[in-house]
Parts: sequence; structure tokens; C-alpha cells
Amino acid sequence: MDSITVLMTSPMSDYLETQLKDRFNLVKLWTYSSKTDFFKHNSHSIRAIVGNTKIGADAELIDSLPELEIVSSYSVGLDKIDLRKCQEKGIRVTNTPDVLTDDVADVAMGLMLAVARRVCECDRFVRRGLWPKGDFRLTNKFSGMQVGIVGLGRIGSAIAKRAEAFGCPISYYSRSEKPETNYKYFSNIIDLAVNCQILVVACALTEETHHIVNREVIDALGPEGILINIGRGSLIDEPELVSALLQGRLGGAGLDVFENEPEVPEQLFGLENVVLMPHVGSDTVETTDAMADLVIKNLEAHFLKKPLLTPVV
Ligand SMILES: O=CC(=O)O
Repeated sequence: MDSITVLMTSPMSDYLETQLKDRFNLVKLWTYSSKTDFFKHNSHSIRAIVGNTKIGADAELIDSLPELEIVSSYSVGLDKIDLRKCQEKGIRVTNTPDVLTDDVADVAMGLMLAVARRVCECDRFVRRGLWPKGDFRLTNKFSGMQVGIVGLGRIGSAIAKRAEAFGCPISYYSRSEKPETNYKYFSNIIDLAVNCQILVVACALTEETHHIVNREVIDALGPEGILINIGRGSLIDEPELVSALLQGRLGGAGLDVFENEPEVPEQLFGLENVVLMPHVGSDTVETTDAMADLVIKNLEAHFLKKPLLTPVV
């Protein structure tokens, strides 16, 4: 397949890069000095794009590559891909579901525990030599806290399963009720926020879910409530989140994702009740290798005219 040109949009894993280079003619977008230079050399040769959560395939890129056949995303989230455009042009799209579910759900649990039991604040307390001067203050019990989940898909369900093991009653909000679970369903996200102590945002970012957690939802969660986001930054109205935390209208937050990554609102840096992670939910050696294998298998299947493993479009 080394005559097939594949575009990688930004640096991902070394393993993925090596695997792509071994099989295809690999073009790396970030090695070009300008878009003009890139398009001049590659417009008519690229047949596949491998994108990720930073750079996917927007309308401009898709329209500039007349030979494009497939976008194989090194991510489960599809918000950086113009799916409508791909559909219109008959371009196939794949992603990497399932293989990263455990890691992202693990991170959600870590954030919940870290915020509720003040793990990072305790760490800073010990490192700063404050312990000999007095004990750390009491925190709140995590086991048994009411957990509300926004989006009960693969990742949301894996979070629910883990939280259940901590004795947490689970409720959820999603577009429709899931008959296969016994978790309490709320058809309105505000009702969910009123009725839980920890709200975990685990849905996909789409036009409908953009800023699904707004001021009203944050206020419904309240000054004792904890907000966790392992989905996408833009699921939450970030300026509203920051002002709620600064004003004490929200109890705490655990965030792996941000609206303008890698930029994080600096007002959050001074808040002890906030735990920040640099969008690393699925970033383990094991899972990134499994994601890379899935990207490669989808590309191979496509060019061998076999069924795609994880088709989206
Ligand atoms: O955020 C991670 C992903 O979408 O895979």
C-alpha cells in the first residue's frame, strides 16, 4: 500500500507514525511551513486523513483534497471532523471507540475522588511542610455520593459501573431513556443537577450539546456540588464555570478538557477545589497503541475494500 498517500494532521503517537510509515506514503501536515506550501505539494495525492482531537478534517481541508476517500480518526470524539461534508462527498469516517473507554472512565473516577477528598490539595499541603503545623481539615465522604451522568454511552456507562462499586446511587440525563439500565433517568439536565452531588459530563460534543452545562445547570448543582468533565471543554460554558467557582456558587470541579485547549483560564490556577488535567483521559501506552492499531486496521480494510471495523460514516 506504499503508493497510497496518507496525511497525519498533527503529531500523535510515535507508534502510530511508525506503523503508518511502514505501510503508506506518509505526509505530515506540521512539517510544512504554510498551508499553501502543503496544498501545492499534496492536494492531488492524499487519499486518507488521520486526524485527532487537535486537528481533524474541517470543510476547508476536505474540499482541498479531491482524492480524499477516508478520515480515520485517532480519537473517539468526532467534533473536529465535518461529518456532514464527509457524508455529502461520500468520504468514509472511522473513530476509535471501546478501546479507550476504561481509561477515560478511570480518569473520571480519579477526578471525582481527587476533588471530593482534596487529593491534590493534600499533596500540596504535605509538600509545603504544613503538616507539622496542624492536621489537614476534614473533607467529604465520596462513597455513597449521588452521581449524575450526562450521556450514558460507552464511557458514561463505564463511569456508572465504577461509581456503583463505590456505593454511589446513579442517575443520568440523555436524549432518551435507556431501557437496559435501572439507573434513574431525568429527561431534563437541570433536574439531574438538582438531584445529584457530582455531575459528570460524558457526552459527545455536537451542535445540540454545545454549552449543555450552562449557568442554570451549574446553579442547580450548587455550592456543595462537584462538576467533572472528561468529554469536551465546550460542553460547559467555561466563563460561567469560572465565575461560579470564584463566587463559591459551585463546590468544586475536576476537568480533563477545556474550551480553548491547551489554554486554561488562569483564574482556575489559584483555586484549591479544582483539579486540572491536560486532556489525557485515554493517554496510556496500552490504549494509545490499541487506538493506533484500530486506525491502521480501518485504513487497511478501506483500501482492501473490506468492511470497516468502526465506521461512523
Ligand atoms: O478525547 C479523546 C478522544 O476523543 O478520543
